[in-house]
Amino acid sequence: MPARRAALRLLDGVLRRGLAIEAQLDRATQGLAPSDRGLAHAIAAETLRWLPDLDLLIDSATRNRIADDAKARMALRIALVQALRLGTPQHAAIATVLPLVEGGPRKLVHGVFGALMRGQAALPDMPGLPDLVAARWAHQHGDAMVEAARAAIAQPPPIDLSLARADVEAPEGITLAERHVRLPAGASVPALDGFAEGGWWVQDIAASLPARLLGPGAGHVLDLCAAPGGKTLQLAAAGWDVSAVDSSPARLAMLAQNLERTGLTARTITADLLQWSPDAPADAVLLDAPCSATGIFRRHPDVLHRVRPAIVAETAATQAAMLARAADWVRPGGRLVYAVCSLERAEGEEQLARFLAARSDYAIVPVEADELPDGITPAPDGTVRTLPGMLEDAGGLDGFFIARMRRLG
Ligand SMILES: C[S@@+](CC[C@H](N)C(=O)[O-])C[C@H]1O[C@@H](n2cnc3c(N)ncnc32)[C@H](O)[C@@H]1O
Repeated sequence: MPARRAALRLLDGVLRRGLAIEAQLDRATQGLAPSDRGLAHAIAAETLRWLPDLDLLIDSATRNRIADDAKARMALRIALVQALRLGTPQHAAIATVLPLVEGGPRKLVHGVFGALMRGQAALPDMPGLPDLVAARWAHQHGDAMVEAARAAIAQPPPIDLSLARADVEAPEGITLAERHVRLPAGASVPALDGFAEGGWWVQDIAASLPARLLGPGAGHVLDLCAAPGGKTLQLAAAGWDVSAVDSSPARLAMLAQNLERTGLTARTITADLLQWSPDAPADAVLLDAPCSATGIFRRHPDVLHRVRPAIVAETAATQAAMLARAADWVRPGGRLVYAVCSLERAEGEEQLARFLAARSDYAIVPVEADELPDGITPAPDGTVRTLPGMLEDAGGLDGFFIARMRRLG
């Protein structure tokens, strides 16, 4: 029961207040045992993955449509997702949500759930995307990408590991790039071979590309928006002298823990990039800018429901301001990599076009096909756009946009 109440709070936060699940998790699950906390998270995330289809089922069983934000609809969504996706027995699925609603709506929830179960209600093989998201992504990337995104939501994503060196002790899996291992979904990470030794860390293969594109260490790199540090670890392992900057002390604490576990070293700086400047230009800068995060919808399905065009415009404006500052921190001849885990062109291709139009001292250093894992090809202009549908047979990857540039001079 407490887990279902927490799941309801999480869903309410996403759908009514536009909050990310991660941002509310501590508060919404306060006082819960870790297992209940995990269950609340799993129920909320799976509900968000299947929300349009759950709502279609609910609407098919009611004469008068239940309002989108009614508790009765929320309770039904939670009961249905448990019964149809999470393997909860029907009686437990309904018994645990009924206390969430009172009076007449409780009867309604009971009746609708019972009718759907008696009618052998089922979800489709692949979830539908919210209409606005499907239209936006089809417009930007085509219908095939939307279908691939639907397929990607239906499967739990695999776990990718980045290895500090080719010869570290790592669990067995498939290798799609140098110093990479892919494991099936669901592995318990701290229990895996070599976790304590710190020779590897979890990082989606798409997220590993920006640091790979800077190559082996060649001086001082500013890793901007660095926490929790996946790219910092890669850069340090590749031999760069790394200064990792982030405004979040809590996330930098995670970065410090990651450095400690892996035995890698980097300077950490807590600072707001819109205020801070380095003492001297660096040989390279990696800006992994804050973004809408729509590229990581498989693990964070809340983005499907809370990221609206206004949010994309807001994050794009922040990225433009950061990019303009970061560009002044690269020495002439040095490299700048810009990356976002977003599927929105406003944060990727269009951001880059605006930057290049304003900065005649920068040019793209085209990424070559042999710098990328098989199955990912650079765009014609030499940037990288990873999309649902790529590496599909191997379990897919996150959506990223990456541009590598050189400061002329
Ligand atoms: C995409 S995440 C970075 C992921 C990280 N590069 C990695 O590989 O693990 C974006 C980061 O930007 C940081 N951030 C957001 N606004 C910032 C600002 N104004 N100045 C510095 N860091 C900021 C956030 O705290 C967050 O850690």
